[in-house]
Amino acid sequence: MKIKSICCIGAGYVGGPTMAVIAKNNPHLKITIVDINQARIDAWNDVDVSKLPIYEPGLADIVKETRGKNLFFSTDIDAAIDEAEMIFISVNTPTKTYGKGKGMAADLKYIELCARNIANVAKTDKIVVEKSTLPVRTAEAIKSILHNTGNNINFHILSNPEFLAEGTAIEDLLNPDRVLIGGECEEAIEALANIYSSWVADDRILRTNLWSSELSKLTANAFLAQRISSINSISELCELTGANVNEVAKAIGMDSRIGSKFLKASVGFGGSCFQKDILNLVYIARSYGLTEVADYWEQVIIMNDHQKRRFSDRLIKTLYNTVSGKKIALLGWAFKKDTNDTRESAAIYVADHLLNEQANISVFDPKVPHTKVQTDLNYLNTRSEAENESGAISVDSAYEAANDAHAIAIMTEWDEFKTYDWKTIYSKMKKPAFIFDGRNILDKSEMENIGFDYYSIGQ
Ligand SMILES: NC(=O)C1=CN([C@@H]2O[C@H](COP(=O)(O)OP(=O)(O)OC[C@H]3O[C@@H](n4cnc5c(N)ncnc54)[C@H](O)[C@@H]3O)[C@@H](O)[C@H]2O)C=CC1
Ligand SMILES: O=C(O)[C@H]1O[C@H](OP(=O)(O)OP(=O)(O)OC[C@H]2O[C@@H](n3ccc(=O)[nH]c3=O)[C@H](O)[C@@H]2O)[C@H](O)[C@@H](O)[C@@H]1O
Repeated sequence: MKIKSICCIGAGYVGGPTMAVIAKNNPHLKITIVDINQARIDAWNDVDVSKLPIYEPGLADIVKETRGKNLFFSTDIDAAIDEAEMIFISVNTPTKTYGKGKGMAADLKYIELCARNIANVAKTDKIVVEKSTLPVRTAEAIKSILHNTGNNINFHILSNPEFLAEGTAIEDLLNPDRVLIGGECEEAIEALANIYSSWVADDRILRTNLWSSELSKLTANAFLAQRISSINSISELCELTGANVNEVAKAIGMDSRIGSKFLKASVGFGGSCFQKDILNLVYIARSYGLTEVADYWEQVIIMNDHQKRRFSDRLIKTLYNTVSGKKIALLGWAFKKDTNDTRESAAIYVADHLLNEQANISVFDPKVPHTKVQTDLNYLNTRSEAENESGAISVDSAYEAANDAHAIAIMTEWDEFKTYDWKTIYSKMKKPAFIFDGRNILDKSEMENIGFDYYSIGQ
């Protein structure tokens, strides 16, 4: 089966970049990305590609190359479903904020809406691809909705989880470690494999059953996050014993069985997925009665929360046990460098702790819009919007943020932070001038020579 027309529901961080790369490598395919969010679709269609809703290195060039030729963005969801032979579901699957499983389970209401929409609109057979990250056995629910609502149409469900990381999405999509396709119908699996094979070697396209594919995605994120919590746990021990976490990470990472990646101690991992996917894994394990399994993975989250809290506590303690009325500059608000995404960023939680202690927060991030700082703090519901507004501001440069600040906290590992004129920054700050480097990106002795009181993670 050779697919000619694809629809992707959800024009987000996954749908946008993934479909752009598929379009680039399959000029014969017509791809329409649809979304209920008109503003987002308008931004994807903006002639000025610097206004795309997502910042990812390399993305704008690919969109420029393919948009209007074989890649289209639209809010006409029904028309795109009707036309497509293959439909990717790439909508958000956040943690539930209500009812059973609140705070743990994945909220599948958007997935279900997509399935019902497909069932209502489809007049011809469709391959439905789960691109979103989903709890194991979700395909069963999708299948049931499609088969019971559709008008005798054949639906084949595939699981094709996405492993891209933000900030390197295009690179990850162009050179994936593997592409995973789970399914029951060989013809459908091969139809999807065929699309990827235009740029991915066949030995990197893995075929499994549906449930292995769904569970592999949650497991991959759990393992990755576990490594960060593991090294972060050791960072605390380093701070008390004179060991240096960078040296420990290097020493263990050179063991080829352990490997060197994902061992950077930090203020804690953020991003929309690690926490949500592990909570979901924990919830699934508990729902099968697997208490020990659930407790084991929950510890990864507990450790991460501890690391964020520990960072702000240390800052407060070092500033003579009070930050009340003191200006603290936060450099970085995104959850990692090279993205404008702030979801679950450690910076939000650190700012929240500091605001509880009546600090005045001044944030600078090279890619995050000013308004996002308020939106993110308001979302936590810790205090009134007016209080957030008076306690935290977002400014245009690191130099402005540092002006008259008692301390700088580095929250994101943006490369430009390393190239700043730190002597000038020092001269603008209150003395003693403190740096809390939540990403270990600055050189300790260089900072101390300038005059800073420099604190990093695990040293
Ligand atoms: N962000 C990432 O780096 C990665 C995310 N994932 C997974 O991919 C999925 C999507 O994540 P993101 O792209 O980050 O989310 P996102 O929030 O950026 O995008 C999802 C989009 O779906 C749209 N949407 C929701 N319901 C809809 C409906 N019924 N019809 C049409 N559009 C609808 C929303 O308006 C939104 O624009 C999630 O399950 C996530 O866990 C997987 C790998 C990487
Ligand atoms: O399912 C997803 O959403 C994606 O989640 C992560 O990707 P992402 O969250 O975009 O970014 P990562 O590079 O994994 O970083 C996550 C967080 O961990 C932090 N991190 C990462 C690595 C490290 O060594 N130390 C560390 O603190 C980062 O700063 C960031 O806050 C996974 O890496 C992707 O494979 C996966 O597809």
